[in-house]
Amino acid sequence: MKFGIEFVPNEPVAHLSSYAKIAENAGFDFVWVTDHSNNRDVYATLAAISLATQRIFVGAGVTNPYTRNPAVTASAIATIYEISGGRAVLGIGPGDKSTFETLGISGDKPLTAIRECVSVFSDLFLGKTVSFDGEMVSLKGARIDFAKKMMENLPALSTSPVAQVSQISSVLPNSPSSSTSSIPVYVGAQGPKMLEMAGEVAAGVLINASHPDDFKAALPLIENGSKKANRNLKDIDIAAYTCFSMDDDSEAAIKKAAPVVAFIVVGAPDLILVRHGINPEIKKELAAEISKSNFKALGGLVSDKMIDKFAIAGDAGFCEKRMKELEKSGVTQIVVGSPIGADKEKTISGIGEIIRDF
Ligand SMILES: C[C@H](OP(=O)(O)OC[C@@H](O)[C@@H](O)[C@@H](O)Cn1c2nc(=O)[nH]c(=O)c-2cc2ccc(O)cc21)C(=O)N[C@@H](CCC(=O)N[C@@H](CCC(=O)O)C(=O)O)C(=O)O
Repeated sequence: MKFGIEFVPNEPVAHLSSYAKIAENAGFDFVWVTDHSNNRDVYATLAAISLATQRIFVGAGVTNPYTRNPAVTASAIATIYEISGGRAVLGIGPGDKSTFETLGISGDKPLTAIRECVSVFSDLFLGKTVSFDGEMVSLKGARIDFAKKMMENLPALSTSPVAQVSQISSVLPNSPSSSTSSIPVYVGAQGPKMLEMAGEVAAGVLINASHPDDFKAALPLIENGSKKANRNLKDIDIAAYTCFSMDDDSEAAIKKAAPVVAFIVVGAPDLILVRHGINPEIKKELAAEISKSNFKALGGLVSDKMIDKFAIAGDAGFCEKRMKELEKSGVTQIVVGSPIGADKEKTISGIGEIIRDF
């Protein structure tokens, strides 16, 4: 089992760098930084975290195919690859519709957009000249000039004491992009078609879910996709991108998780709510309170059932039990997502105790 941790850059980057160092020392394998235009820039944050750490992988978790041209995204993550000494990974997903509205971006044809982006990344990472005339992506001889030489000379360029270029293959042994000349691409997905496509094209899938039932439903879809590309499910890192809230006082952990669960419920496809026996109608009420920034009211609208289905929230014993259930359901990476805990530094070290027992 691998362990990741998610940081939302809505607090100073210096704080996130220090949390990342604590997570690295606690035994986490990945740091994922979210990408929303209303927060601090994902790549600047990853650069700072790269310089503050030596071993942990650093990744965009997740960017999208609309706010940056794929060649711009490739240049950004290849730069993080260089700064981190070969520890960069790239997560890409359809993006957040509500944030896109503020940018005047429609976010159309997400499956096509992501498939086309992923199809050009590997050649761009190798420094090749790429032309692509797709429905959602158009490149006419794009090239990341520094990529080829950088990949070849990484040990000399690396900022971390030991360039772990081959490190990615130690955690993703079978993924097509675990070679030293590329950067593993993960897809952030929840919907059935996105999950299937991720199985076909990605080194890993980051699934915004915390309950074993969601992975029991997701794995066959991912496997279908992997078969289309003559791959095997074990070639794919199945990451549970959880809403995680741990506290000695379980009630306090649940209270802290409620607003995050409200956002997840509002963004979740109806089929996922129905799977968990939750009436999709509740989305309207929650969305209304969110639009008024009435976050206090959210707690009252978020039921225990929603907390149970969309979060891992409780004391260390409960959290460890739920993480073991996720492992049994076929998850290969558990990402500890927001809110994490009231005292992040103490909670990250506390989760390290659980990781040690896995
Ligand atoms: C688009 C959507 O896909 P989805 O997988 O449910 O996407 C929901 C979220 O995963 C998506 O909003 C992510 O970007 C959210 N997200 C983040 N979103 C962000 O904006 N920033 C983040 O940092 C972020 C992190 C993150 C981490 C993990 C994760 O799983 C998701 C995360 C969907 O509706 N999919 C359906 C339908 C797809 C569809 O639109 N099909 C059409 C169009 C086909 C075409 O595209 O060509 C058709 O079939 O005709 C499906 O998969 O079946």
